[in-house]
Amino acid sequence: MLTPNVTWLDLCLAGIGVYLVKQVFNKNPASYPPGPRGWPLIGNIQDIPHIKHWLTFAEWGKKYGAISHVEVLGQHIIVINSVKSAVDMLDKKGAVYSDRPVLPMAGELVGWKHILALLPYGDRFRQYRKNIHHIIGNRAALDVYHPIEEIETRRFLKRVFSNPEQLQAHVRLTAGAITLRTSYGYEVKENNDPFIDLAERAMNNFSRSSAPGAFIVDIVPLLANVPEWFPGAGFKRLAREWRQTLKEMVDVPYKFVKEQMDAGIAPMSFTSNLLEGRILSAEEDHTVKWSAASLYAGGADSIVSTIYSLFLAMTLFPDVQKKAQAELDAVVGPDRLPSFADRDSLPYIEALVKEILRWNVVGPTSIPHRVTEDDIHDGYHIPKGSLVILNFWLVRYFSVFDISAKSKDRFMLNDPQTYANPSQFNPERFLDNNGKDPEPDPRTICFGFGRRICPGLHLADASVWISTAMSLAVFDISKVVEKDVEVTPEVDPTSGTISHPKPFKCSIKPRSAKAVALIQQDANY
Ligand code: HEM
Repeated sequence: MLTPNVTWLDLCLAGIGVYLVKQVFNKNPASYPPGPRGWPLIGNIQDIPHIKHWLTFAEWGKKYGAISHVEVLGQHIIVINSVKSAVDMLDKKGAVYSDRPVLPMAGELVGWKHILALLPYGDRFRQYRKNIHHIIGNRAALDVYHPIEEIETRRFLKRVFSNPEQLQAHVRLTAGAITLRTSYGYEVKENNDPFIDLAERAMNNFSRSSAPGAFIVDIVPLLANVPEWFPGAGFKRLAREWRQTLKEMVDVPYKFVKEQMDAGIAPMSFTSNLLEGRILSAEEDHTVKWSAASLYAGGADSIVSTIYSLFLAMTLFPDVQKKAQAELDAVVGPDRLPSFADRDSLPYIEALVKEILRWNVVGPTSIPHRVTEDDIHDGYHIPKGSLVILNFWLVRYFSVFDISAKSKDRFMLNDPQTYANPSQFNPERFLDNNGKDPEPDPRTICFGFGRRICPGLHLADASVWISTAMSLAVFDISKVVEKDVEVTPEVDPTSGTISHPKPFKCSIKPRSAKAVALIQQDANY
């Protein structure tokens, strides 16, 4: 997932003026999936929401069914509200449904199209995915990175302990630290880390370069060819500057790993693993370098959103926190911190992690896929070039692992037919309760489907788990009291590709003197 503030839908809408003519002259007789009625020429431009898209898309789902269609200035947009349709289209017809939209300014001119999340579908895409899958593609492969996650999470505890008011900054630094250390074996500095700084600058530039309507070249892509000196071509100079920052974000840590390897002191990492004992062609060098950078670009902000929402949930739901702590006390005890070795013995913590991922939908409308061939799906015409948007927030549940069962027409992440009282925060829904089956695991959905499924899902899952277990082992999280009044944080997730809880206040205190001692232990221990 790429940018915190900008929705992919907005981005894509920004560059579609060129389709106006097509709208008038190229009527296709086949029927599109149902959707709100549009106007001549402009289509459904007025129906497209600018905030909390997922709510409007869910309404379309209820009204029009699993697949709905709108057309904006000639751009076809398909919204999927059903897991069955997501699997049937994105997974089973993956060869046709796995491309990404073209972003003239951010992708083409600045160069973000080399990052996996924007990379066009093809051989290079497959090579990146192969690299990532090889190193962090399953739980077992990730075992070797567990010590890194544990050490970085211990450092997080220390930071929160010494300065709890800066929780959000600590979450951000820790997510960056885990991603940079996994990708490059690089250990971040506590303050003003140059790699974090570079990556944040590049990511900010990405947000700016991909902001909807910010650059004329997104509306008229042909302008990409004008020279820099051309009147009105300031965007080209900006693109050159931002391209340089992106290049540094990708090159500097890569060079760091190579130098460490030459000196024989490189710690194990995604990059050192891929480079070890190999002489790379220029193409291989490109794919290793950019797949490593794709991990930071794709992962850091998603982890931030999830861990920050853990603290929000614990502030709001003290009973859940108490149950989690009771389990930790019983299984781990007060004399050590939990580790990954405890994972199988902590079912409530496992259920809590699932509930966090369900309750805080990190990428409510995911990253659009682009259709590369005309398709007929469920009798509907899906034209080549359509953007496919998955509404994770409310998806009709039709489990990938349960395809033949009669649960076909149930709902998911926020739907009462799949999750009892979906707005209620209740980890117990995932436990075996009095013979009642646990509710479906949200991890089978929230990371996406098909060939673009999140390749960092196991790393994400591990990071969220260890942060949850360690934080609750040592901290009590509660509402702050201001002027004798408890302040209840609002649950109002931001709109954007990555949705974050709005900044909130909470009180974070060590649970006991023993907890303080555990926090203060050497983080490398
Ligand atoms: C809770 C955390 C996370 C969630 C919920 C999440 C979810 C997603 C989703 C929904 C997608 C889009 C899938 C699609 O296009 O169909 C995605 C893509 C991606 N994610 Fe994650 N993600 C998380 C963490 C991570 C982490 C930790 C990493 C890397 C270490 C990562 C790397 C990526 C990359 C590189 C892509 C682009 C894949 C492609 O276009 O082929 N994500 N993620």
